[in-house]
Amino acid sequence: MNRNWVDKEEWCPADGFRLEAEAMDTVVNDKNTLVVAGPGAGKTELLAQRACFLLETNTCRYPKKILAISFKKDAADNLRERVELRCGKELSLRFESKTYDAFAKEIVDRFKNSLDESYRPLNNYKIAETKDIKRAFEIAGLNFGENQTEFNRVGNILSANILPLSTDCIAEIFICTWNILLKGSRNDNFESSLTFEMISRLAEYLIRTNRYIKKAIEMTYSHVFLDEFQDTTSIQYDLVKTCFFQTGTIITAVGDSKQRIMLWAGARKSIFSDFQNDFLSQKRTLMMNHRSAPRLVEIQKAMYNSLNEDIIDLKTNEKWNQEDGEAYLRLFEDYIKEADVLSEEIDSLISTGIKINEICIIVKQMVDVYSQEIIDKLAQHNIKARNEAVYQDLLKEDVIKILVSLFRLASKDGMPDDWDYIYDILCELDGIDESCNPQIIKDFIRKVELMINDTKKKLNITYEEQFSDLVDYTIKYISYEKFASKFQQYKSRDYFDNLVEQFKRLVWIEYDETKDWIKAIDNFEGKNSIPIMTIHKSKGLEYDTIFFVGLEDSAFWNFKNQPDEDRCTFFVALSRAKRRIDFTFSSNRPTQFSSIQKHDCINEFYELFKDTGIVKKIEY
Ligand SMILES: Nc1ncnc2c1ncn2[C@@H]1O[C@H](COP(=O)(O)OP(=O)(O)OP(=O)(O)O)[C@@H](O)[C@H]1O
Repeated sequence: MNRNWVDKEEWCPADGFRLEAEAMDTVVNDKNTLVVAGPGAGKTELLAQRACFLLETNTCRYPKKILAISFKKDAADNLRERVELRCGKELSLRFESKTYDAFAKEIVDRFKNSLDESYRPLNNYKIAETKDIKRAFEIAGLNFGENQTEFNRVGNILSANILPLSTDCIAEIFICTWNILLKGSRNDNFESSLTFEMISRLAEYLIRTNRYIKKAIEMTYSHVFLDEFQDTTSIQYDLVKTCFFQTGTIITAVGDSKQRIMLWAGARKSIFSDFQNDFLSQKRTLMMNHRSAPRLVEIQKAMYNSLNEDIIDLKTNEKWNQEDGEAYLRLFEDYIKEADVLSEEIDSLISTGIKINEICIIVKQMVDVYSQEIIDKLAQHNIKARNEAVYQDLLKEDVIKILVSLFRLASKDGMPDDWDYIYDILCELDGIDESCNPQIIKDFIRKVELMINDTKKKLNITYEEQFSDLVDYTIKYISYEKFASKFQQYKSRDYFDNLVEQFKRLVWIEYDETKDWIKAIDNFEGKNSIPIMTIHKSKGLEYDTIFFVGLEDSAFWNFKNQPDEDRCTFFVALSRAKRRIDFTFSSNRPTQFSSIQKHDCINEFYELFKDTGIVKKIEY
């Protein structure tokens, strides 16, 4: 590659970002590093800047690549987009950002023929759903009936061991179930179905037993990033360790033990020390909180003790004044009054210029129970709020992003970002690149323009069925097969069709209401509504103002059994706010447990508020 690489000594962070000393050292050094830092410290930004450094200075030597592994697709996409923004499209082609699941699946799909026959998945295996796992156990001779708790307990054992399985370490029934899932059972009309945990175990086994594949991975990736490292499970860590232990690949892991909220899903408690010992990594601690205003950071700091963390002298970003940051605890007799007050507060925030999607309503769980009344009251103020559960994952899907951009282009002229995106992605799907004959590229652009113009003409419609046909037309134009060959997850036609159906239904609802395609698409994307979500879904996100609804015992119903995890969960919610956070309590709220609410079990949060002297208590 002919390129002028930047001198290492001359490199400075992209886009004018200033990094604290420990962050800068992590960006430029070439040692295995564990970065431990609190919320808003800029862990994700640090990874993006490190990618720029490695690529721009050719420290990640061409043609080697950087592999970034995240838990969720949106986190992986965000990081990829940030790197592209910081160091441009060309260099970021050597930055691969994917989820653990995708990484493991790609290894298995590519190299499965090297597995011995007994562990070789069938070519057409599908991703197992809960019902498939239950059914496989049933065929093996274990029926759970309605006992979900027992199924969860037993199900967790299925992939707890590395392969090959033997009766010395695991009961026969699990080996039998593995085999049924792996190979299917023709007699029982059961298709081969693998869980991602099984796929990860297979990938690990493959690499452990085939040094050529291990070498190929090492040769491909000179650097690896591990995001949200505190939530890594043992299965994921085993895979990472087998791939990169005692290789030349350098790992940068970033995480925060105070945000460890996935223990229930198998996060490995000892992950930080295991990594430090196994990879002889150095540890770096960051002292900044770039996100939150100083007074909110004071409240976060007050929690360090109960989170078993040493109190550190956190610094805030210089954009804030020391007196910035507001926090309220609002106590209500009932949830109707709560909804009245919150809708008025939100209305007044918007009237002061805060953007609607800079406000977020967070609940511990069961979004509808805690927020329906507020949604109704907000509607009376002409403010939309919606449960993001349906939308959050849907909007991150590639097929949905493509449809959104196509329909926006068809609805309005001059949308350069959408055009760039559609052009790039359709080129990729069609195998067109700059090496193609210019006439082919010209014809291709013309074809895309015609399709968009055609869609534009057909947008004058009255019935849902017509819209459905139009969406089908665009999918047909691109062709399902191209989607399926580019995006692993769309190999399942049912999965793909289901996404498209959701797009049709949800966009049509918005169009039916607004009779304006641009508004309909914007609404579908959530640009004009307040997002409502659980704490778990809010991880990694940030908003100007957070309304945490229902700081009550029944929301934290398992606090007695898992106080540490629930404290971390509470801390995640607390640390999403940039400038303001409001907590509410309502003595009366019909939940699945009771309508009388208390805060005896979680009273330590109330004590914490009192001790800081920052949280203003208001009784209604
Ligand atoms: N060096 C910096 N200077 C100014 N702003 C920064 C810097 N690093 C990050 N930020 C900003 O601070 C906010 C938090 O950054 P980021 O999301 O990277 O933090 P994080 O440590 O990953 O947070 P969390 O663990 O809470 O999800 C973002 O708005 C980001 O743009």
